[in-house]
This record gives sequence, structure tokens and C-alpha cells, in this order.
Amino acid sequence: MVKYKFPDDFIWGVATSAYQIEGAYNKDGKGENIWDRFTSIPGNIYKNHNGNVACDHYHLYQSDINILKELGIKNYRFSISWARIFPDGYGKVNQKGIEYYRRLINALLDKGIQPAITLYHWDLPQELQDIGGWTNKKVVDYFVEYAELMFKEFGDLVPIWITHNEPWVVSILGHAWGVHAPGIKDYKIALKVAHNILLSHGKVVKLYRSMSLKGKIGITLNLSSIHSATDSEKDLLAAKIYDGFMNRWFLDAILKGSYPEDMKKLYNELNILPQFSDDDMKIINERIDFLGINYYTRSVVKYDENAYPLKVSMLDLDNPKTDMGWEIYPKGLYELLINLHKNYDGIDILITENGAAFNDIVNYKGKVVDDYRIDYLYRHLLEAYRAICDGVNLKGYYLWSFLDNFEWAEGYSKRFGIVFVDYNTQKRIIKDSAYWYSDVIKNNGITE
Ligand SMILES: CCOCCOc1ccc(-c2cn(C[C@@H]3NC[C@@H](O)[C@H]3O)nn2)cc1
Repeated sequence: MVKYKFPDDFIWGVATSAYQIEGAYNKDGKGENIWDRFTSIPGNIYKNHNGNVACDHYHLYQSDINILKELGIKNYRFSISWARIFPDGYGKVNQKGIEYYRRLINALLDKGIQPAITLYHWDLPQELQDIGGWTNKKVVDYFVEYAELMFKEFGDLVPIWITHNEPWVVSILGHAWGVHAPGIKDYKIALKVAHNILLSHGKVVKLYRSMSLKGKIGITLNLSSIHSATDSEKDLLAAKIYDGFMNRWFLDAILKGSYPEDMKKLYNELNILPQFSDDDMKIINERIDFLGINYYTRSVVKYDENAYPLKVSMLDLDNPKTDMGWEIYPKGLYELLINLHKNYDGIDILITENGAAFNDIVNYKGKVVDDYRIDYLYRHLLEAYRAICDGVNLKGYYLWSFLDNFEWAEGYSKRFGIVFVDYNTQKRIIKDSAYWYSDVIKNNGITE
């Protein structure tokens, strides 16, 4: 009996990204991207892993799509590698790159699987990084050129488009903390990068509208429900600041057309506020059809005099965690969805990523009994269900991830997939969680 039935047209899917699964890093005319470069520098990535081969999805996409079909998964979110299309980032087009993605999209559609494409999932062509990357306004225009070609080539086939994945991670991890490509450690640069990414987002949405295409377009943000460690005034302020830093900076710009006043004041005092115009904010505020959210965990924060630049630090609580060290906190997904619904005019929401890394083992029968992942997924879907019952316009859920894959700085040490990948043989093993998710999709809901 289906105890928690989702709306009839609810989108059930899985998600991946190009650099994390494709491999073929230098095949068929693809240009170098910043993750090819970043992973080639010893010390950046766990055991110096890289995406040169990854899951070899570039060559194995048909058998992987057959797994999607076997599991009854009808929606698949993936990203296009910009440097496969424009090896130099702009100008000369690599037809083999276009042909690959056309084969991939047609193979999905042939199996009744709807594609959802992320245009930018962190893999900037290295040639563009060499002219300043996202700090350079020219890259904004080159992104529009890339998007326009993708809309012309695939706009009639693809119903869902996502301009950017997690601009906060791109700007902060890549340009403030330096733990992601291109490895810069400068908050002022990070916020300038965030602004130009948002500008490129708005320009591409406006372009999509002008082409009278029939699909829907949005952006994906990684968001977290922020809790203060105590009710002290300082900790409560720390939570408000971290919410502004991670969530409201992007949400307010995109959905309200202005950066939050409290954060503009703080960043100005810290001399890290980027330059921007009213026209910029108008472009960023271009209407989107849906907001994509990636939720993994909550953030519990406290005031910390020594924490530059925000005087906020995260607590590491002694609660159950995933292999990423992230607390398992499903209620945070409900809180986030309710807050978004209340504070951003009930916008349509897609959960474009939710999932968990665990240290999966293949047992003596050649199976992966990942009950811990099923429990994580079950508890988060229950919170999603509660949010829908309480009025949130949640339209779909893309599980992260379809395949075990390259988890950025963690390399292949973290397994998020519902399908196990043996990287030595490229053998796929469907985990128990995949069969469980297949039943959720078949029942359009969760049975007790
Ligand atoms: C110097 C301190 O550094 C701390 C690391 O801080 C983070 C924060 C956030 C993440 C993170 C990873 N993911 C999963 C990905 N989402 C997109 C898709 O590509 C998945 O692979 N989401 N957020 C990692 C690390």
C-alpha cells in the first residue's frame, strides 16, 4: 500500500554531471577545462585522482541508459561539457562534441527518458580561465554564445534547462577557499565571480525566452537550513549572516532582483563587495520557471571571533553522518522548502540533488546492500512529502547520483551512486537503493 503518494505529475529522476562521469577528457576534439588542469596538480585531489576516465560514460552511455530503463527511471539530469562544444571556450565549434550529446539525448528519448540539461556544472574551458575566468565579463558573453548554440541544437528536444549548478560552490570553494578549481583563495574575487555567474544566468534565461522554446528554464542552488548553536545574540546573528552568505545572497538576487541589504553592508565593510549596477540586477532577476535546489544537510553555526571574514564557524556535531561527514538531518529539507515557499512567492521547486555518500561494499553475492542509503532517501522523501502537503510547489526530485563518480576534491573515495561502479573494470552493480527507488517511482510514492 502506498502510504505517501506524490502528485500525479511528479518528476522522479537521477542526476550526474559531465566531468564526474564522462571520462574521455581529451577525446574527439574536447578542449582542456579547469578540472582537467586542477586535477593534474599534485595535492589538489584525494590520491591525485582525476576525471580522465571516470565512469567512461562517454563510451558506455548506451548501457548506462539501459540501466535507467530497467529501473523505470524516466527523468535524467546531466550536464554538457562546454569544452566539448567550444574547445577554446568560444568561436570554433567541435562538431564531434555536438554529435555526442545528440546521440545521448536521442538514446534517452528513444527509451522514454526525459533529459534535463545543466549548461554549466563547474567545468570552465581552461582557455577562458586563462583570460580571468568568471572574473572577466567576456566569459559572460561566451557563456551566452555557448548556451545559444545548445538551445539551437537541442532546445526542441530537451524540456528542462538549468543554467548553472551551485554558483555558491563555484565561487566560494573555487575562488575563496581554493579547494575546487581553479583553486583561488580571495573572497573579493569569489563574490565578483558569483556576480558574473548570476549575470550570465540572467542573460541566458532572457535568450531562452526570446527563442520561443517550449521547455522550462531555471538555476540550481545548493541551499542549507541554517541553525544557531545557541540562542545567544551572537550565535543568532552568526546564523543570519551564514544564511545570507550561503542562501539569501543568491536567492534574493535571482528572485527579488537585489542582494540582501545586511550582506551588502557587511561585505562593503569587509571591502569584498563586488561592483554592480541596477541594470545588472534587472538582468539577474529575469523570471525563471523553477528554482532547482540541492539539499544534503543543515548547517549549525556559532559566532567565532577568529573566523575570517564572517566571524562564523560551523559546528561538527556528534550526530549520524554520511561518508562526507555531513550530518543526516532530513527535517532541514522540510524547513528549507517551507522557507522558500513563504519567502519567495511560492515558486515552483525541483530538488535537483539529494543523496548520500556511504562506504559501499560489494558482498560475497556481488550485491550492494545499502540500507543506510535507503534510510537516508526514505527520510528525506518523507520530508519532501510533508512539504508538499503543507503547500510547497515541489515538482520533482533528482536523486544524486545515478552512478558512483568523481566527487571533486574527494576523488573516487566517496560513493553517492545508486549504481556501484568498479573503476578497475567499469562494471556496474545496481545497488539495493536503486531497486528501492525504482519501486518509489513505480508507486509514485513511498510504501510504509
Ligand atoms: C575548506 C573547507 O572545505 C569544506 C568543503 O565544503 C564543501 C561544501 C559543499 C560540498 C558539496 C558537494 N556536493 C555534492 C556535489 N553537488 C554537485 C555535484 O557535483 C555533487 O558532486 N554538494 N556540495 C563539498 C565540500
